[in-house]
Amino acid sequence: MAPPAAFEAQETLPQNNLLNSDTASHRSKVTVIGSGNWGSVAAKLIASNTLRLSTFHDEVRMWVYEETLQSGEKLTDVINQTNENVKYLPGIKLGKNVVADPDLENAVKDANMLVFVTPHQFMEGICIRLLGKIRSDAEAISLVKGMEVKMEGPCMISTLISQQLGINCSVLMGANIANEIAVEKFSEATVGYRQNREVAERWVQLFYTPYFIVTAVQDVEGVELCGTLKNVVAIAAGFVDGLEMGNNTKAAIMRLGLREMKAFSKLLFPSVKDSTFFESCGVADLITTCLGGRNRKVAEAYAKNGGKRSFDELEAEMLQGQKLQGVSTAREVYEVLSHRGWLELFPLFATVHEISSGLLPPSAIVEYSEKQVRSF
Ligand SMILES: NC(=O)C1=CN([C@@H]2O[C@H](COP(=O)(O)OP(=O)(O)OC[C@H]3O[C@@H](n4cnc5c(N)ncnc54)[C@H](O)[C@@H]3O)[C@@H](O)[C@H]2O)C=CC1
Ligand SMILES: O=C(CO)COP(=O)(O)O
Repeated sequence: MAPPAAFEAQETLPQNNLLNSDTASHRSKVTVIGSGNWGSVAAKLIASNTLRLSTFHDEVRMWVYEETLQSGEKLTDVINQTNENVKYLPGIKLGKNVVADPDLENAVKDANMLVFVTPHQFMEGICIRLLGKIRSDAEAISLVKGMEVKMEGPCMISTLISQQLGINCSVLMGANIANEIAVEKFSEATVGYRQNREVAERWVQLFYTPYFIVTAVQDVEGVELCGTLKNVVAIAAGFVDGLEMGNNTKAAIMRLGLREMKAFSKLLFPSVKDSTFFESCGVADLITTCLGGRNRKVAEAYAKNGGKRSFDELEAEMLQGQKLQGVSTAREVYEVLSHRGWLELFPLFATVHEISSGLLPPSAIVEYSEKQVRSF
């Protein structure tokens, strides 16, 4: 299916062969580090392109955090036998050129294009394990929505990857509910790159399909903070749903949330561009996650239960191994706000953490919304 012309973003890049290499030895080798719901869909998108484009090796390695299924079989073996990630993306063929590999070191050893896509809480451990194991000419891209908070302050995942592994790292974020892209429903995404436009073009080429339109912007921090912070707003949207406050209230939460996302991003990184918030990674991802994401869904259940069942318990029961990012991100953001004396500047972010950690009841989101909406 060709993309509707109206959806073609200004900066959409052509799909010609940009690497100018036709010898197998110069073809880029791609490894996907992560195999959850989005990780598996990312592998499927990439695998369709590596087969089609001569600048890439056909094979896509996918590192799998190994686990034993209820049947007693290893997840990796089942993926390689059936070409399906039966636990995290059942019913979808990944492409015969996707090879699942439970050995992290082996999975990355030949790759010069590393795609990181695991829940953010595992990234630091993964980077430590990768130290000295990757190619020196490797380029990375992070699809991970989240951040780490260190003694020195917040550290975005792309920075963690760059600093720990000594490689350049771009990001890809967007309104990308994985299950919809898995069945090839149309969506858009944004690549954030640092300096080198050619590098961005190579990533766009790797991900772009007629149903997955990728645009590149030179704003790594802006793109990554959008993807990270919208998960906190989605938790608030879930509370609103659980308390049956209606669509107008949810829209008000989304508007106030977007304003805090922008203010927080610009305080941390003055270089962040206003225009980034209007890309897929910004307002579009905020909307889709507040309507249809996992953070929203579990937060709705939390509020319905009056905060009596913990997020951990609900996550395990409702997501069966998939992970929420919004609750831990709210905690990480709260740490930054407390440390910098910014709590009063970001009442929505602060309230989300106070509710999700049990300090306030879910109904506190009602008081928060009313107070905020009246004060503007
Ligand atoms: N699922 C979605 O619709 C989207 C997800 N994302 C982001 O992509 C990132 C990855 O999410 P998903 O692929 O959806 O994962 P997921 O939440 O579906 O799955 C969890 C993954 O974590 C792995 N895991 C469990 N324990 C681990 C450990 N100790 N070390 C390493 N891995 C471990 C599991 O094997 C599984 O692959 C997150 O930051 C998420 O916010 C971004 C866009 C869309
Ligand atoms: O990031 C996402 C959509 O772009 C997915 O959000 P959830 O993790 O809330 O499902």
